[in-house]
Amino acid sequence: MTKAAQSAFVNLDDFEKNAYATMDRNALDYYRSGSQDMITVRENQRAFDRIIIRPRVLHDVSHIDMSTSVQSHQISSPICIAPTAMQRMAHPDGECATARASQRQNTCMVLSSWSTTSIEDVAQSTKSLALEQEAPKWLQLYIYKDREATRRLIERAQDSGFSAIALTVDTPFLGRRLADIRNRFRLPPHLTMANFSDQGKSQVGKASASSAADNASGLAAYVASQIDPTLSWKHVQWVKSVSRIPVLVKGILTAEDALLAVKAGVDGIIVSNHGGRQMDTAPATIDVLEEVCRAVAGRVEVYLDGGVRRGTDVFKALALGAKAVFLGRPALWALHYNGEDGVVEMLDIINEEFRLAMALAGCVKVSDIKREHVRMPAHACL
Ligand SMILES: Cc1cc2nc3c(=O)[nH]c(=O)nc-3n(C[C@H](O)[C@H](O)[C@H](O)COP(=O)(O)O)c2cc1C
Ligand SMILES: CC(C)CC(=O)C(=O)O
Repeated sequence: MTKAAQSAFVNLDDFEKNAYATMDRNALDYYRSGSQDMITVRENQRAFDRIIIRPRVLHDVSHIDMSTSVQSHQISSPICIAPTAMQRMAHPDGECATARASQRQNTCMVLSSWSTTSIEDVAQSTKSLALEQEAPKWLQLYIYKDREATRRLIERAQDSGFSAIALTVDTPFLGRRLADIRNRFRLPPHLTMANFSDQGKSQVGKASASSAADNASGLAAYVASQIDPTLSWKHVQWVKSVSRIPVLVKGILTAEDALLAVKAGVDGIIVSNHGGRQMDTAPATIDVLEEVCRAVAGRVEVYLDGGVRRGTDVFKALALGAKAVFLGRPALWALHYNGEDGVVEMLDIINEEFRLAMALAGCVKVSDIKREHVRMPAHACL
């Protein structure tokens, strides 16, 4: 039983506290960790706190419309779900529960290619929910050493109705996550990297005899064996050339790379530092969002993830140019708490916070949220 006796959770921290008290150590440490000293993990949230909202008053805010679109798909609010690997460690229903919750909330979910449920099963899981429209599902992709396997993933996503590919570009090697190294992280034996038949089980589950100095979490070894560190921008163009659906890049933190991404022809950019799990002391995403948006100048949609925990964080990200935000860990904590319903409850809370933030700032629709609604701190950096 992972659900706490009292279920009156009032903010996203409550889901996290519940997970800290109830989750198995191997999974909890994997989910919560950032790389090295976790400076960027902390900074992702703190940077939001330093930004001031400049509320406007005496607008009629009796009706608030939070709806928006991502890649031309209408969604009910700009709060979406980021890809996180191996969700069945959090709850037996794993990625299917997250997909169903996203469908119920009519928001976008990005499925990790390293999921513990296959692309096809996740697609199937939302079919029985009779709603007016299917909420968008995107597939997060790494470019694997095995290019044919990479191409097959794209085809499977397209065939299953996924509507975009989010290509992660910040993981040529896995960041050094100290807790996973200490724990010798292993995927529990009953789970597999479901998009790769039983290959994932054998490799991530494999006990490693090497020392902590080798970053010997089972995952780091698995990533090193699968991901191609020679990747460059020409490979982004290759993904574009084999995909019939939009291709976004996830993991951009500078204006320079944003310009290269636009030049490579991507359809969208996710400003992300991988939840502080890759380059420690990389900047908080909210601190570089404006730089990226200025460089992109409206040519493609820009999204943000990292440290979004409050409706006011969502408001700030939109004011600084994001079309939508994505939540990573909060969905895992909510999934662990109560599966599909837990994720719905978590999304309800942050959506209500966002609705209130809009109202108290004098905005009735998301396009009313403007740069003038926020004041950045003097030094928006670490
Ligand atoms: C446990 C965990 C697993 C993740 N797995 C993936 C993944 O498979 N692919 C990916 O591109 N990003 C992955 N991420 C990064 C998230 O997509 C996202 O960038 C990050 O979690 C956002 O920060 P937040 O957790 O503070 O919301 C993972 C993050 C976590 C916490
Ligand atoms: C399988 C992992 C590489 C997934 C991931 O991106 C992460 O743990 O941050």
